[in-house]
Amino acid sequence: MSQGMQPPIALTIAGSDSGGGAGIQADLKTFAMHCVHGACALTCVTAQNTLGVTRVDPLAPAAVVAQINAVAIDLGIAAAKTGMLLNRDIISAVVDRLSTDPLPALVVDPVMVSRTGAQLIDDDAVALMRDRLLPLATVATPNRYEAQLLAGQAIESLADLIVAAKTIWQLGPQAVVVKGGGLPGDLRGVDVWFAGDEPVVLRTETVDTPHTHGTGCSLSAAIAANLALGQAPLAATQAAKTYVTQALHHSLAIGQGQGPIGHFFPLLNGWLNG
Ligand SMILES: Nc1ncnc2c1ncn2[C@@H]1O[C@H](COP(=O)(O)OP(=O)(O)OP(=O)(O)O)[C@@H](O)[C@H]1O
Ligand SMILES: Cc1ncc(COP(=O)(O)O)c(N)n1
Repeated sequence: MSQGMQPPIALTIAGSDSGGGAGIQADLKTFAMHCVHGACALTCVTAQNTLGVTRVDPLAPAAVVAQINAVAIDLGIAAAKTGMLLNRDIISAVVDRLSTDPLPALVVDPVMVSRTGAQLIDDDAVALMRDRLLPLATVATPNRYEAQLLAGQAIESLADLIVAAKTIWQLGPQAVVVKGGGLPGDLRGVDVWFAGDEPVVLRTETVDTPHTHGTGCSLSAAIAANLALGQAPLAATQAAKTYVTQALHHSLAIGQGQGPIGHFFPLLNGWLNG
């Protein structure tokens, strides 16, 4: 971006991860690395580190909506993403807000189960997420476990990813990417895109690292950033996948558990190091 040009603005509606690896923290880093100005509407505060989540405190639904409104009326949002929405009341308030006055592009990361197995949503909120939020999505990005819940099937193979993507697309999003990070072996780097036409297999190399915390949040944030920059949804998703693969190659071996992916890679050989 040349000097004087203003960046597009992307909004994340998500939870805080005190460890800085996922949630709002991953989203804002991802936006910044795309030269997109990041705004945020916080939904909840998790006490979390590389070992897992120990406590979650929700914000009042009205506080979440007030943050969205504050950004929307002043800054102008080019694209948004939703992450951890936690409970029925917050999902319902966000859906009402986004249905009344839609944003130009919306990535729905239906955060329900993290790859560490932590449940990140109340049981009775899953149906609301499926029935009311997913249909608003330009792109929806369930992981293996979320896709199993949404599609009502087991996912063990590439063929299963394709069937699940088609089933979830029937729920109403314009496009769906089922992420294969939770699958074993070489399928870890394989996602399936479906937008009603031919399914597209998105394949990058599998990065062999235990430090994968934040991949899902960062993928959906990078898709939102690329949409804000004007890319079409499939191109935005392909570029986002490349971003996450690079960040996995530079992941951080910090903490005692699953460290976060590294967002600094675009800077490593740039001006910071001369
Ligand atoms: N080891 C890996 N090598 C290459 N790509 C990977 C690997 N793990 C995950 N990915 C990619 O990262 C993105 C996020 O997928 P993943 O299934 O990990 O989401 P998630 O479960 O929501 O993330 P998280 O682990 O943060 O909860 C996808 O594009 C997936 O293909
Ligand atoms: C606050 C928060 N939001 C989302 C996730 C899941 O993130 P991911 O799927 O990237 O591990 C998380 N662990 N914490």
